[in-house]
Amino acid sequence: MKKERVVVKIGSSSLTNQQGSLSREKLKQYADEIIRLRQAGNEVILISSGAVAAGFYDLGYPSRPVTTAGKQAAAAVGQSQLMQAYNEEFSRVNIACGQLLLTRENFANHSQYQNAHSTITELLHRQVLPIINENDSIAVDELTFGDNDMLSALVAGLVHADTLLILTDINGIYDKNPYEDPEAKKYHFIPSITNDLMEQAGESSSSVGTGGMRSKLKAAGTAIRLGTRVFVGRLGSGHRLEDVLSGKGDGTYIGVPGGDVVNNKKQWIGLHSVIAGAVVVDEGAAKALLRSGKSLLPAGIVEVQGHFSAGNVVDVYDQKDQLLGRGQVNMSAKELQAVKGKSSAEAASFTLTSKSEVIHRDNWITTVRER
Ligand SMILES: Nc1ncnc2c1ncn2[C@@H]1O[C@H](COP(=O)(O)OP(=O)(O)O)[C@@H](O)[C@H]1O
Ligand SMILES: N[C@@H](CCC(=O)OP(=O)(O)O)C(=O)O
Repeated sequence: MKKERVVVKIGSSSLTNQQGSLSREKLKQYADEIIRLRQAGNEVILISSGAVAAGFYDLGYPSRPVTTAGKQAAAAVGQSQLMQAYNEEFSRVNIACGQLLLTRENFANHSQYQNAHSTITELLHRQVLPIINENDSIAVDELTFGDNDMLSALVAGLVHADTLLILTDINGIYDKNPYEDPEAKKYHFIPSITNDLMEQAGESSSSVGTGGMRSKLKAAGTAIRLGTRVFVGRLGSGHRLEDVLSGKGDGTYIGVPGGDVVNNKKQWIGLHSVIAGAVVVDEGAAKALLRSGKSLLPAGIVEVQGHFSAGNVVDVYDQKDQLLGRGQVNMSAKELQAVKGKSSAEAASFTLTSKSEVIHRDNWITTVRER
C-alpha cells in the first residue's frame, strides 16, 4: 500500500470517560494504532484534544469548567498530563514525541507560520511524532482556531498531508444529528461540502466536545480545498487505522485522494494573514485573475479601501461586491489611489516599487472561505 502523510485528529469525546476526564485506556488504544500506522511506513502528525479534560479534576473542578479562565487553567494542568500519557505510550516502542502548542496569531505571522512548517518537517525527518494542540492557556477568545477540527485541517494544509483522519465518538456524518433523530441516514462519501450539508450538521451532543459535526464539515471543506482528503468517523475496538486509510473505515470519506495541493504562501495569504484593506476591480481584471491566471495590474483597479502598506494582504472584490479572493500587494493604498485605472507604463512614475503588478499571480488566491 502507498505510504501516506497522515494527520490524525483525536477529539476530547474520544479520549474521555463518562465523568469527562481523560481515559488512559482510550488514549492507549489510539497510541497503539498510531504506532501500527508508523510501523507500516506512514508519516503521522497527531492533533490531540483533551488538555481541558485531563486537567480539570486536579484543578478542583467536579466537571469540565465552562468559564474561559477555568478552561485555560485546566488546559495548563492537563496539557502536561496529556503529553506525559502519550510519552509513556510511545516511549515503549522508542518513538519520541515533539509538542507544538499553536495559536491563530502564530499562523497569522508569516515567519512563525514558516517556522511551524520547518519544525514539523524536521520532526518528521527525524522520525519524531509531532503532537499538536491549541495553546489553550494563552489563546484569546476571539482569536482561537475555533476548535481542533479547524486546527487539524490547517496543519494538514501546512504539511501537505495526503489524508486527515478526524476521529470522534460517532461513526460518520449523518443527514441529521443521530442522537436527536434515530431516522438519521449516514453519508459514506461526500465529494464536497455544500450549504445543505452545513445546515444538516449540528452541535456536539456530548459535554466535552467543542464544535460538533458542523465544525468537522467546515474543517473538512478547508482540508479538501488544500488538497487533503478527509475521513470523519470512529475507531471501534479492533479497528485498524490502516483499514481506515485504505477506505474501509467506519465513517464518512470526504474528497478524493490526490487533490490539487495549494502552496504554503497562497495558504498563508488565503487563510491566515491579517487583511489590511480591500480593492475593487473591473470586469476585465476579475476575468484576468479568475479565468486567465494573470496578475492584477493598476488599470483594473476602480476603488481602494483602507490604509495598507506594500506587502500587506488585501481582499479583492468585483463591482457587484462579490469577494473574488485576496492577495499580497506590491503598492501601498496611497500609491494605488494615484495609479488606479492607469496603464502600467503611466503608473510606473507614481510608485516606489519597480514591480508593475499590484498583486502578482504567485501572491494571489481565489477565496478559500470567508473569514
Ligand atoms: N449530522 C450529524 N452527524 C453526526 N454527528 C452529529 C451531527 N450533528 C451533530 N452531531 C454531533 O457531533 C458530535 C461529534 O462532535 P464533538 O462532540 O465536537 O466531537 P469531538 O470531541 O470528537 O470533536 C456527535 O457525537 C453528535 O452528537
Ligand atoms: N484544545 C482543547 C480542545 C478543543 C477542541 O476542539 O476539542 P474537540 O472538539 O473535542 O476536538 C483541549 O485540548 O482540551
